[in-house]
Amino acid sequence: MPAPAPPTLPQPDWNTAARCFDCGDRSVELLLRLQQPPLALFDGLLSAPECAALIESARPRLARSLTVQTRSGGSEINPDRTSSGMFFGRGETELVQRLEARIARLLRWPLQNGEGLQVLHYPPGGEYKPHYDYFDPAEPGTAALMRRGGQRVATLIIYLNQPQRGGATTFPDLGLEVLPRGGQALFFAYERAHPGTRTLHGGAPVWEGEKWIATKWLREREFV
Ligand SMILES: O=C(O)CCC(=O)C(=O)O
Ligand SMILES: [Fe+2]
Repeated sequence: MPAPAPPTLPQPDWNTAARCFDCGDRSVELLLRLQQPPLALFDGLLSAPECAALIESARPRLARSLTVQTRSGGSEINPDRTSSGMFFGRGETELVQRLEARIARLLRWPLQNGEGLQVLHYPPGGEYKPHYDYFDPAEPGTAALMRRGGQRVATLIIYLNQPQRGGATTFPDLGLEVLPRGGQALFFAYERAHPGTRTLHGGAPVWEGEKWIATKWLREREFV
């Protein structure tokens, strides 16, 4: 039998119909899957000590989150996003390397096509209003953003802790809410930069406790 063709979008190998997916040094368990848009929730991508270590290595570098300014391709403070965050360079620490290797294996997408891992912290009241992760083709800044590896084609949100109340990741067009739990990861893909993908999503306000996530955005080509 010929080797299976590589996927044209990041996605796990559903053909195995497996409950557990081999990520090299770790196996993750599938908890929920939606076919359209392609979306899946996995358990155990990170261990509890790994979640804690990632939080502690990000904490000293947190700054108020910016969002991509689509008009210019730069970044700006955005009232819709009351979190603070930081980016790790790709492969910056041993733990980041391990995590990136797991993601590449799980989603069958080249490690080089991933942006650096972003860690986000939401204090009580913090939220990220619904948005799309792809770059809007109608915005003039998009051409500059896409020079670094093309469009974003998929997102992996990794939950690093469990807020006591609130902080779900919501998909308004799907009527879906995913409650954060440390070590779990939510994947979704968008084959085109269009609302028809129904990938509108946001981080609902945290009512009690705090929320920590790490986000990996995947590009069409090598991210430089
Ligand atoms: O906080 C969340 O659950 C959503 C985060 C998000 O949308 C992102 O990082 O792009
Ligand atoms: Fe997002």
